[in-house]
Amino acid sequence: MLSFNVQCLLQNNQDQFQLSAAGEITNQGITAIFGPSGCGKTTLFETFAGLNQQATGKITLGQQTWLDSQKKLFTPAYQRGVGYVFQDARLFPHLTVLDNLKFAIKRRLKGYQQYLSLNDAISLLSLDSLINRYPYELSGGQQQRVAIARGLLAACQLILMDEPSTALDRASRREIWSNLHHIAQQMVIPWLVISHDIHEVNQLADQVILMEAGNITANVDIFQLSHYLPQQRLDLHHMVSVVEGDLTKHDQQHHLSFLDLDGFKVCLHQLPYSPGNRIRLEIPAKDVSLALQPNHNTSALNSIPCTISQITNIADGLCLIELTVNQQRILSLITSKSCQELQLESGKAIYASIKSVALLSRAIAT
Ligand SMILES: Nc1ncnc2c1ncn2[C@@H]1O[C@H](COP(=O)(O)OP(=O)(O)OP(=O)(O)O)[C@@H](O)[C@H]1O
Repeated sequence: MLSFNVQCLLQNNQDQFQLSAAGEITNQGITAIFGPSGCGKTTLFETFAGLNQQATGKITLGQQTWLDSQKKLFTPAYQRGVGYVFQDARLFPHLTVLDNLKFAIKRRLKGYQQYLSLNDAISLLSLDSLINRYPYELSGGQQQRVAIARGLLAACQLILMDEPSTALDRASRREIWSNLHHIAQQMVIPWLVISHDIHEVNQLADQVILMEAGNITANVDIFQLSHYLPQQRLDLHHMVSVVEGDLTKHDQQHHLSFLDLDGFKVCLHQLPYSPGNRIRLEIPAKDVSLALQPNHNTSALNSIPCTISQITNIADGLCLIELTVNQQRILSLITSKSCQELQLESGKAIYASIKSVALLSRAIAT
């Protein structure tokens, strides 16, 4: 567990910035830090990594104290066992990919079990064909994959990734998110990822810290995140429900996959995973329409019987409807006019209709 209560005042000629953040990060899964540009995410990371000498307060990791400014205690960066993946790859230009990776291994702290093996890092980040190249011979996305591997190889106590997938194309992002989920199950240490991309947060994180103007405003489970988004005044495209379940079967003839989402079933365009895999699925609220009867004569393949649990007016003319089906929640974004015409109210039984193509590129194996 990483526990922190830190403050830091950064000043330049024009203005100043105050970081004041406290919280706890468990050793389980991946925690995303999400917030607008300039809210202090990188400053917080630098404070955790021991790269911010101006920070005061306290940071502990398990039994170790990394910062206690009252006792004038500060553990230097090289003794913290942190794997830090920077926004820009920062590879050593004079070393090959393999030597960049070996450099991280050479600098490891002794006496820890948590390290990822070199072979696993190479295969999970698909670096086999690149290991003898120099950084200038790599694309931006390839450099970023090497930087992620190097950060993971260095880490034994804490992983910090600052926007790890911005340089990657859509297909590589999805593959890497899925692999990072698997690595996080092996490396049971606090793991933090900064992201501006709600899609990345939804696909990758188990826990989410929301930040604004140097402060932490919420620390929530990913499945509860949508509850907090209206208060955060975020873009309507961020209104998404995140659910998890099992891939049960494929229909090869129609190129469809079927998910059992712990309470309701959904079918979507064929996924590149085998039945039995655990799948995380994002369902965009704007793609969930509501009907009083089950859908028969429409192209939407999914018609899910639900109960309305909450209706929130989130903007002029728009309502966010929270639906429950068994223990799961689905969000639907509709107009206030539709809400009135269907006479929607809490407790009412309703059918949520979701087009399979609305779920394209929205599912990954975890
Ligand atoms: N060395 C510094 N001196 C003065 N101000 C600084 C310094 N470093 C950062 N800041 C200011 O501190 C604030 C927080 O910066 P920080 O890089 O932590 O934000 P961020 O949330 O990571 O932003 P982004 O998402 O754009 O990377 C910003 O207003 C920035 O201008």
